[in-house]
Amino acid sequence: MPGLTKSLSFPTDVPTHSLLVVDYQLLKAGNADEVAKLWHAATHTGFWYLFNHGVEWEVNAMFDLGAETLALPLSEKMMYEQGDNGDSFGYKARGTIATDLNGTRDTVEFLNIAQDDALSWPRPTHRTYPSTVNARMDGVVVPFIQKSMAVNNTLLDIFEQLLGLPKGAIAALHDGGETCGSEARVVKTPPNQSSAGIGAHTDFGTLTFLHNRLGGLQVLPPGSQEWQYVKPLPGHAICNVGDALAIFSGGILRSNLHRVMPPPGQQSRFERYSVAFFTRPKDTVVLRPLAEESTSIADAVTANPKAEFYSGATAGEWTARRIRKLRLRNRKGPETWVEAKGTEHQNVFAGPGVVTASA
Ligand SMILES: O=C(O)CCC(=O)C(=O)O
Ligand SMILES: [Fe+2]
Repeated sequence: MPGLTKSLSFPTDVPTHSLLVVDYQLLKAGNADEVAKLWHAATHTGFWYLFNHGVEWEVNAMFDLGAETLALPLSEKMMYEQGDNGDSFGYKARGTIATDLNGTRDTVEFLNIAQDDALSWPRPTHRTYPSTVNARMDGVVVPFIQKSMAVNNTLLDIFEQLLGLPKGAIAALHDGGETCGSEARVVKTPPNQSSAGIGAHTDFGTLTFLHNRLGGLQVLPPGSQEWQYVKPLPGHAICNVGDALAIFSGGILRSNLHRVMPPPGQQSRFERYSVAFFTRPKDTVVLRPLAEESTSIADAVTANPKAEFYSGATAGEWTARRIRKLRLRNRKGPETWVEAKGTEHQNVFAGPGVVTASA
């Protein structure tokens, strides 16, 4: 299937950022060197590769499910559109969100499936999905989500310990019979695009477990003025810290800016798909540093207090605001783009990639 091709090589002449490579099985076994590598990645770039994660079959099946679903007629997909109220779950049509300060339209479409809906299937918690999703809920979506949850929760347990938090402190923000924003996503970029698929952003939630086959994902490394591609490596997930975890940790863990551009070189002639799982806190959890529970977080906040640590927003409100303000139908002017910002807020006028998606 085009776009899902593995043979088209990633060009060697584009700026590329090399991420640390972390072995999930070694992490699970408590290997100290591997844990140190994860910590270094999460506190510096906020991005790393993760291999040996054991979700390969489910990831491939999600690529197939996404291709099949996003090939449905637009009229059918639009029955599941997420709308303009800040809801994340459902279908997002191409051209509905801004990618920059000027309001340039995005080029991607995607489908978000709520963790809550998968786990309560066949009873919907939030909403319903296209027939192609329903048909593979038991065989593909639920196993993908359950295994992705296990991977992210393993990483969160490690962060919890290294942040000096009491056992269960992070799990308590995510589990326990209440709704949450966690979701699976499949993104499709059409071939031969010249503008951003998804503009510069930080992820809204806790941790992202992403799977790429073609290039297109770019990061703005800390302190750099140059956007750099992240090269997809077979079998390797790309993981990153989101805003919620950056805030919980008082900025010790980094939620880094990234964006989706057309795939580099010859790869741009192909349709591009990506598959992601986003862990997000329970909707009612207030996003704030867990300073009373950890002296290292308290010290970090004292040394570097940031306004976005104290927005008072719950996780549900934080995500809804960011989505709502990106939707072009809600746009009033450049300020609406600024209002959509997350933890990169402080640099919103200074960051090279924030004011223009083609920077
Ligand atoms: O498609 C990708 O590689 C990344 C997508 C992304 O950053 C997102 O959906 O938040
Ligand atoms: Fe993202």
